[in-house]
Amino acid sequence: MTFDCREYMKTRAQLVEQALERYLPASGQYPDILFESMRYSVFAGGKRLRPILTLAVIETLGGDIHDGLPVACATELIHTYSLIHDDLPAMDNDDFRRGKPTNHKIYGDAIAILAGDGLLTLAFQVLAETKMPAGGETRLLQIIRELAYGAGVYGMVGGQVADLLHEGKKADENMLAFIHKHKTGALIHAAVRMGGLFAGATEETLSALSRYAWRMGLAFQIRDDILDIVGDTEKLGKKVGSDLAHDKSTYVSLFGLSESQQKVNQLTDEAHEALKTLPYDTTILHSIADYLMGRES
Ligand SMILES: CC(C)=CCC/C(C)=C/COP(=O)(O)OP(=O)(O)O
Ligand SMILES: C=C(C)CCOP(=O)(O)OP(=O)(O)O
Repeated sequence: MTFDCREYMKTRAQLVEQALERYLPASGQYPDILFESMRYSVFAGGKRLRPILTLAVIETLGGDIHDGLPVACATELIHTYSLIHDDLPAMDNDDFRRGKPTNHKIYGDAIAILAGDGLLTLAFQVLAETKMPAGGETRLLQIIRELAYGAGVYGMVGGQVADLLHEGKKADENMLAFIHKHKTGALIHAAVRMGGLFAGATEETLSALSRYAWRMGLAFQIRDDILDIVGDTEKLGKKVGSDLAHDKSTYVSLFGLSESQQKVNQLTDEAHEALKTLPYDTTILHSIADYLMGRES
């Protein structure tokens, strides 16, 4: 029987959803607006790609996905914070995300900033409370470092700043690769490696997972640039044409649609190649790469 990637992603997203429900503070406590605003964006309906990747790696390496849920959800909390902040008037000034008005449109800029701060901090709290597999307790520190590195100034935050610095300016291919790898790739890279670390991967396995993840991260953002031109607002849950409106350099603006998709396909082939070096059945990770290459949302 062939592997049904859509079904796999759906069931894993449900697991993630239930776990996030446990980790997010309930509304109905003071200051309620903060918890309501955090929950509003987390439960607005993202794809849950990053936690699914973490769980897929854990499963591939023979680990327990239920125990790994805190590690998986930490990146989703950080990703959601980054979207809230990215949508603010001081950044992309977007008013539609995950099929709903953006956080600041409902709660105002100040609460949106603080809800993002709350999610970022909660991610590390959830991680610090992870019950690691017996004998693997010391790896938790490596997992925490991996997330801090991918989400912070050497990763996502640095990439976002480079992105902002190039609004209205033409970035060349190298700069664009820097922006995409940091802004988007670094958190995807962290999600994959955190799964590996949780499941006790060897250095060799971690380095193959890194090669896979970097390519997936870059391909994911290039596909995002393509969808910003040819995508459907309803399916995407966010307005298309945002890159053009902000005069952002993207792969599409540099190379056109068809060459950009070729680049996505080439990166996906390279991600598949990286998996071949692993001594595991990598069907799930292989299929997720295929699915993302042609995603519509
Ligand atoms: C520290 C911060 C705020 C990081 C934001 C990182 C990020 C990947 C934003 C979305 O990118 P995008 O603007 O290309 O995507 P979208 O089209 O979804 O807005
Ligand atoms: C990094 C980018 C391109 C922002 C959107 O990420 P996703 O496409 O993963 O957004 P959600 O499904 O989580 O909303």
